Amino acid sequence: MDRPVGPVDATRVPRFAGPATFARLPRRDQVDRADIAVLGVPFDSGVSYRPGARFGPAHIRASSKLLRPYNPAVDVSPFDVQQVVDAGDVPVNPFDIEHAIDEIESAADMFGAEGIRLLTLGGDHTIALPLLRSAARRQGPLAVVHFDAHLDTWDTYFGAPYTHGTPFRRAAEEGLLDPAHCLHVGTRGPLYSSEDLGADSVFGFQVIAADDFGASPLDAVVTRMCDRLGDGPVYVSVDIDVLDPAHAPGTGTPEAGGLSSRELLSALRGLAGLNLVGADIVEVAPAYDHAEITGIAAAHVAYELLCAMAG
Ligand SMILES: N=C(N)NCCCC(=O)O
Ligand SMILES: [Zn+2]
Ligand SMILES: [Zn+2]
Repeated sequence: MDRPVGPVDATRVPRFAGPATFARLPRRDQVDRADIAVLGVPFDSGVSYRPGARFGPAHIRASSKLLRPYNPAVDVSPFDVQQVVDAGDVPVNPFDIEHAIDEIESAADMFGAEGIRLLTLGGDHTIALPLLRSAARRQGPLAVVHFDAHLDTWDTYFGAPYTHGTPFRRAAEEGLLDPAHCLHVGTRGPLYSSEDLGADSVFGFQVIAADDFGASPLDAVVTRMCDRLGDGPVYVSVDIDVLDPAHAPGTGTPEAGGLSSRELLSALRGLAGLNLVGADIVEVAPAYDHAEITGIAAAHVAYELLCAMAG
């Protein structure tokens, strides 16, 4: 097999002159095969507070230009060992959430049918539901590791079942999750009621709270995470608001007391070796960002996920 086509070389073409793809990777139509596609889903009609995550994919791509091809933290060159491409954006309906969900599911199915794993850039957290549907259709019930300040297993908002606060409850109801192997990481902040956590555990989620970081050493957190996820297919969903607002101000529902970028990147490195079938990074809302702090964090999250998927 030919060697994968990697990013445009930043020592030959200045970063600010190169392509607008994620990490300056080739577009899907520029190569004849792909192992992993970075796919944008510019959808934010499911938000309960600040809008703007529809501009997340473009912002993360713009903030990814400085990534280099070798990751010394894990000794992996993610673009050498697998063909990673940028597959552009899914043109989702901003006025009809259920239609948008169907469009995202169909797009994900197209990649799945070709055996291409997805790293999806949102978009608000609503998009996780169709991505999970598509992944579960091929893989069966999924172990989900959900990095987020929020549970996102609430029932409805204003009677609406499909929102960014409800994707994992819908996924559980639809049998997409393996209830013995799901986990929230980084949860914190006020809930609606003391019953929220009880309902959440019924759907199969255990919790590693934000406060557990710092209370125990990071390797203990990683061990707990991997033990919970097990050997089956694992889907990774990263809501950027898992980070403290100091590390990710550009998001719609920020909560104080979150993870540092270093803690999150280290935890993601711990996922290498698991059977990672897909991942998303959601809730990047550039209007509230400053100096690309959130965009850069999200780009590095994406990069670590690509390295973990290479393992
Ligand atoms: N998925 C994110 N980012 N936020 C959900 C928060 C829902 C709420 O307003 O209670
Ligand atoms: Zn969140
Ligand atoms: Zn979320």
